Amino acid sequence: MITSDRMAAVDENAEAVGVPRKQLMESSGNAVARAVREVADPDAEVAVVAGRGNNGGDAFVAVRFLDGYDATVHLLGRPESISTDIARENWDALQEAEYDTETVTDSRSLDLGDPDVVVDAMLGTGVTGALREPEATAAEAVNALDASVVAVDVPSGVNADTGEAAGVTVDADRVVTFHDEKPGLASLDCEVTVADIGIPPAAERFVGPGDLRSVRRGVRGGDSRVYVVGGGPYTGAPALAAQAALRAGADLSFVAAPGRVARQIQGYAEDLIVQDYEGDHLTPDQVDDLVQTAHDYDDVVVLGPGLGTHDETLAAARQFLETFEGTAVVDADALSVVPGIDTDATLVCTPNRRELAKMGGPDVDGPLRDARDDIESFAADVGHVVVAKAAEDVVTDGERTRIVRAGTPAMTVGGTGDTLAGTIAGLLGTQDPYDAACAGPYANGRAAELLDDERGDGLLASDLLDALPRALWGEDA
Ligand SMILES: NC(=O)C1=CN([C@@H]2O[C@H](COP(=O)(O)OP(=O)(O)OC[C@H]3O[C@@H](n4cnc5c(N)ncnc54)[C@H](O)[C@@H]3O)[C@@H](O)[C@H]2O)C(O)CC1
Ligand SMILES: [K+]
Repeated sequence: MITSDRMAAVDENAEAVGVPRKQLMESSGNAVARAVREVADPDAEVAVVAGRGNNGGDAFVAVRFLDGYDATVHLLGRPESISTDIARENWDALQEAEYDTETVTDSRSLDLGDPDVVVDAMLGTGVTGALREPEATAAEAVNALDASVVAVDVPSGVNADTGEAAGVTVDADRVVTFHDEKPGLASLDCEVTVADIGIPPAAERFVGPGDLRSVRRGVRGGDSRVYVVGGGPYTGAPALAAQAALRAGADLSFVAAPGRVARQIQGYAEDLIVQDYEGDHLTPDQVDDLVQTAHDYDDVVVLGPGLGTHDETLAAARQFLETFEGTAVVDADALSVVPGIDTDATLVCTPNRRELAKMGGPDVDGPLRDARDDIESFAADVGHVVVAKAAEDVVTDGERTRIVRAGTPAMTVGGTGDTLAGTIAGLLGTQDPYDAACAGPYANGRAAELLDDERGDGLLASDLLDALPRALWGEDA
């Protein structure tokens, strides 16, 4: 099963691995034509009722694969209002090659004749709300005919995710849907076939630009806060994580750090709010206050950067995770306390190979992707999202697993793990944990790629901060 959002992401990722959408549309159209051939012999009269989006585009392609049939395309709306380039190119091809087409700008002028087959290509996954005109009248006209109705992707008017409809819908006998089943089709009383349209498995296996779609659309509430609990022996790490969170969309980024280093951390960046506590490292005495603050403000926590490995600090990290009930990214030294803890928190853990092994996960020598099943089982065991970091990252929630291959060799420089933890935390303001865990390393890696020409092997983690917004929201994301 695949939702419309996921389908759109996979479609964009397919383009990134070399299979452009127009090619997918060619396959979709071909599959629709095949379904028509199964319900009617050549010579049959076929009425194609097409909308102005890619659903219509699929049907324009189908017509080219229906040699011998008496097919007429009824375009609902003006050709100028066809909303995508690929649908328009396929419409233009029908004109150039002199197929039978007509445009319907007023529903009263719709005349479908008495066809044997109707191809319903008015609306697919792009539908919002009840069918408007001329689509609503056209749906009623189709339903009144005594014809076999083949719907493209989904019967027009039906929400492919929910099966719900806000008004009239096309009564289809058959649906040809693409790539995978859609949740909303299961409850319909019609035959559903799933057509392979040539989307490479890599479009799903690797995180790609399509996985940033929901980040770009993420509705920001204006009050997303990240709370970095870090610092002590190190000061740069919490500052990098907290700044990356801002670059990834957080509204406010706080650092809770020992008094001895708090001013220094503040000195790195005026954008951060630094709260100090007594001492030179985190101890269990501080934990209740820190958890209270995180709960009061519904903060996304980053636990770990620069904390060090003092016994008291690790005890404090454990206590933090056992009392905290929100969402946290756990990185660096704090990772070692995760296995075996009893926590109500939702965690995204970001170990490198060494930390993964130390956590009791697989000890991997070669590419992490070769161990993806083991890493997935490990995530299922600990019950948290795991981002295992290497040249290629493995991201898993214990059920789903994706690979991130964005990035450059220069990213082995210190601090990129801190920017990653902060990036994920920033994204958690609008994204689910698994989605943020996939998008974070992809964006961090893309940021490095965007800087590769200027920085090469001289890349710094702090350089990534600058490029992160471009990697997340820019045109070359
Ligand atoms: N990988 C894929 O997902 C592929 C999908 N293909 C096909 O593309 C459609 C989805 O295309 P899209 O352009 O996004 O949307 P639609 O064609 O469904 O509709 C957009 C169109 O409709 C207008 N509109 C929206 N709501 C209404 C309404 N209630 N009444 C009237 N008009 C409405 C909107 O303004 C737009 O103009 C998918 O279903 C597949 O068929 C592929 O070609 C292959 C890959
Ligand atoms: K349709």
